[in-house]
Amino acid sequence: MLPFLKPPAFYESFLYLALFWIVLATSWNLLSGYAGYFSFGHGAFFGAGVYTSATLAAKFNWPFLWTLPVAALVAAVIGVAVGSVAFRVRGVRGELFALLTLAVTFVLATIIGNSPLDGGQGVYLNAVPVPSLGPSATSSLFLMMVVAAVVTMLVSWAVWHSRFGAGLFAIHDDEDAAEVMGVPTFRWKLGALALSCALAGWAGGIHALFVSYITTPEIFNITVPLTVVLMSILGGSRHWAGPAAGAVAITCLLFAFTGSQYAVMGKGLIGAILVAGILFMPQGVMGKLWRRRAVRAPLPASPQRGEEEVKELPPPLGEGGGGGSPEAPILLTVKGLSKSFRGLKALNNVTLEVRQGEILGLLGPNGSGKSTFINVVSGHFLPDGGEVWLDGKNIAGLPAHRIAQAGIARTYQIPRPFTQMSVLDNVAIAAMYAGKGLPTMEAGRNEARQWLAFAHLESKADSLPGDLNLHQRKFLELARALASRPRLVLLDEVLCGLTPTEIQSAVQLIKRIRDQGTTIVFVEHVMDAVMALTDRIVVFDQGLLLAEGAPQEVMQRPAVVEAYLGLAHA
Ligand SMILES: Nc1ncnc2c1ncn2[C@@H]1O[C@H](COP(=O)(O)OP(=O)(O)OP(=O)(O)O)[C@@H](O)[C@H]1O
Repeated sequence: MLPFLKPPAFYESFLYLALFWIVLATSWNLLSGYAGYFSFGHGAFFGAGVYTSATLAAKFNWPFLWTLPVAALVAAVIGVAVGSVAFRVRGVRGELFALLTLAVTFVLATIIGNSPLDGGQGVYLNAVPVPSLGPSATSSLFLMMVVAAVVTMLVSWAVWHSRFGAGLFAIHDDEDAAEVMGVPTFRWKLGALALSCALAGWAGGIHALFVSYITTPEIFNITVPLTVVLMSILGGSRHWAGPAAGAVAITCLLFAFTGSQYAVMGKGLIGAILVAGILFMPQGVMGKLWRRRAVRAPLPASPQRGEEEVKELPPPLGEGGGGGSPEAPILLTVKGLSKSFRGLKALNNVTLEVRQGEILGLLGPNGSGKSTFINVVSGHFLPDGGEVWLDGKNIAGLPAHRIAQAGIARTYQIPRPFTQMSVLDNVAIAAMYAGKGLPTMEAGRNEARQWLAFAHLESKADSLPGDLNLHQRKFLELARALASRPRLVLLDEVLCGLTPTEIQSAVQLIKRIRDQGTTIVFVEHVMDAVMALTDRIVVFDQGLLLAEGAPQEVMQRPAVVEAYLGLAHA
């Protein structure tokens, strides 16, 4: 309303700048804060918007407002083009991604600077009429940026609260585990990048008219990415409003000091405030406030249930039946599966079947290929050869999230929770993305509560995984694996590191999982548990399937004894 109350052009310009930085910092945060892909390329996407609007308005005489959606589109297309290459390469994460995006800024600046778009002369927009949205030109520019900032904040809020946002946070904490939980990581990162670029491009378009003369060194410089990074970190990059808070704080600080006679001292003071903020509040202002509120007011509706109630939970998972009987139908068929690491055959032409409802023990000495089997079947590693049939479909080589959606869940030998998400949300991710998948956060959390109760972790729903002991973290892995109601669960040494009492309770839990109708492949070294739980075992040695059959009988075969204890004992 400011422009209509008085003609305060000064405040309009100042607030314009605050809003401008809110859009840039908040849009940057959609990919870099939420999904943890630090980009130094925001200047490129913003710059693409600046030059698109400037060219269309100044050289092709388009009405200015029409240029803005095109500016957003061009920036998004450039972002998607960069992302579809960068996100395909596993190694391009962290600092490599930051450097790659920075390089894009310089490449784009060079191309534009040497093309007719700029030609090294810059582009003047003095002759472009400012759309008359308010009583003056500055007020119209201010109002355009108000709209962009409101939309950007709404997008940030909506993503933060959505299933999509939860998927991005999971990618941030552990991308490989997120993919295995069913999150389509490639598409999600690309979606976040496209949104982020479109919003930056939109702001760039408006800014072209605001500055009215643009040059490539001014637009494509390191200031934009550095400033948005600082703003987001100071405000809190894991909160939807964090970057906006940082943008307002830094714009006010810059304004308060640069105009006065203490300008140099002021800049030093801003630097000191930033250093102190980052040192003492690494999660940012909003991150700190939000966490404190979350601790004071736990997530809603986590009723305490007793043992009796837990026993009724939850509804059946899989087809059940069979219970490991030889007549039970085959659920999974593995044919000639192979995987090598630099010449070392970790899996060598393995062929086996898993029957519906059984607990199949997967045994073998250290390094025999058990974890590799789980990693290949769950899609964590691509196989070198062979087939994995589930429901008449060969799933070998499919992306891990497609395998999770097909009904195969797994745990990790060393638990890999999403460290900055609550225990409840850790489980909700699997409920929302793996198996059939639930459409909303609320449905995911409701389902997750059942599985936390099943694993006796309900009272820990609001904690962070770092607050759990090893035993509880292993049970969290189980709850996550079950929350998607999988048809087959691959358990990788869930008992490793537990005390005898904890092993007892884990064994009971695994029995209850099977009673729910889920088929289990159980990798374990704890022999008592293997004998107590498994219907059948297979033994691996040096990547080869050595033996297969009833547990007692197989463990007495000389070849198996030799593999475990050496020739002298066979
Ligand atoms: N990512 C990897 N890169 C290189 N080599 C690997 C990788 N993963 C496994 N290996 C190698 O493959 C072989 C099989 O390893 P794997 O972890 O599957 O064995 P395991 O039977 O699960 O052993 P353990 O019981 O100790 O967990 C080992 O020689 C291991 O060093």
